[in-house]
Amino acid sequence: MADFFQNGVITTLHKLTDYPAEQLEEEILQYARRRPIALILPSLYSEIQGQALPRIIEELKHVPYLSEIVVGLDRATKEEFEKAKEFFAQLPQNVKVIWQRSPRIQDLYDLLDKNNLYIGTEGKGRNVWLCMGYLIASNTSRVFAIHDCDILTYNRSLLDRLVYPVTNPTLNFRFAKGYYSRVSDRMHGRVSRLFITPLIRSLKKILGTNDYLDYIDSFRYPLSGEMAMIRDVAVRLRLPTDWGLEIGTLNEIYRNYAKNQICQVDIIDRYDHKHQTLSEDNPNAGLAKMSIDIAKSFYRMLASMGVVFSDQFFRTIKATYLRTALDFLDKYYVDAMLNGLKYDRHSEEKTIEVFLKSIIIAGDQFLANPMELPMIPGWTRIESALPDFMPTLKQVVDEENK
Ligand SMILES: O=C(O)[C@H](O)COP(=O)(O)O
Repeated sequence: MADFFQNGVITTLHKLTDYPAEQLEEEILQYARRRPIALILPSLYSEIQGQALPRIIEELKHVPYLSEIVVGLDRATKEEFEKAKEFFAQLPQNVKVIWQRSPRIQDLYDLLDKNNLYIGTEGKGRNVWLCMGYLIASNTSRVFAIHDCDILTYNRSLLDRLVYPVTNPTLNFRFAKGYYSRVSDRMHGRVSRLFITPLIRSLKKILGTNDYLDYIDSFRYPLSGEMAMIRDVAVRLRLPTDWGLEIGTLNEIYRNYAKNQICQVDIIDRYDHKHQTLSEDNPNAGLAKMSIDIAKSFYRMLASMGVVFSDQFFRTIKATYLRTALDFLDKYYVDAMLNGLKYDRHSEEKTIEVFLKSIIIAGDQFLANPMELPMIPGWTRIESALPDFMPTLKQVVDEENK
């Protein structure tokens, strides 16, 4: 069981008891009359045939308060899209599947491109963004929740806990981020544990007191793909297209909202999902690429706040990170021993070595192209540039789901 300690500058909502899902759902059902709730599921066709998604669907069938579910279907052929619609039709809620590779959706992307509105390439960022656009255009739901489709340990109380803080109208929260323990017979979450926290602590050592670093450091699992927000937050959000999606979203929330409007919620006792390879020899794949994109999103954010970066600065970060990460490794080791978990020091150190390289690669890429802006414009800008875009998107999705 969790403790009730409040760390950091945002509100932490812990999982202190096994409060029955039905009771929380009854409450949410009342609030959802005023704030209807939508769920966005960014999904790959391959996940439909996997282990996790069929179980997620079984659980979602029993969620009583969702007014709509929007599935963003990536990397699917026409035939797979048809099968996906059949698969999701078992849900009792109002479901729409957005076929990202649909020629009509591609035409919409081309239109944005012709108007110099950068929307990036295929991937989770663009997928989530388009699903939000559809929901904004539909104008039914007031709360948007998002969770991944590869959660092997899913149960519906994850969603209940995630939406509660932003659905209860007596609370002031605009954005809730999920967190959880990532432990099986060993500790997982290599990027969060061995990269993000040591890097943030290193930047704090070098830069001193910094409000943004305190904010990011407050999140107990900054890489979680589970979040819920009020519709207006989604309308203003500029989403990154790369692996920095989760951190980029936190950056946007930092820019736009007060700390007392932001919370993190313990959503599930144990979370497991598919694991990516480290990709130690290829910085363009796996956790190596993920860590580079995340480091760049930190650098960009700090640069926007006036921090000046140079080669020397990145070398300093590298040295400080290495020491800090190795200190963390010792802490994790003792924690693992005390709890009877497996702990492979060699592979942990190897992982840190890859992340060490990422700090410099990200620095080089940042210095070579500091203006690189892998951010998709917010929906307010799309609406102002192309007033017909959202109604057309809605029409295309509705027609393709008839
Ligand atoms: O959350 C993370 O840190 C990354 O997704 C890697 O997770 P894993 O180490 O559990 O694969």
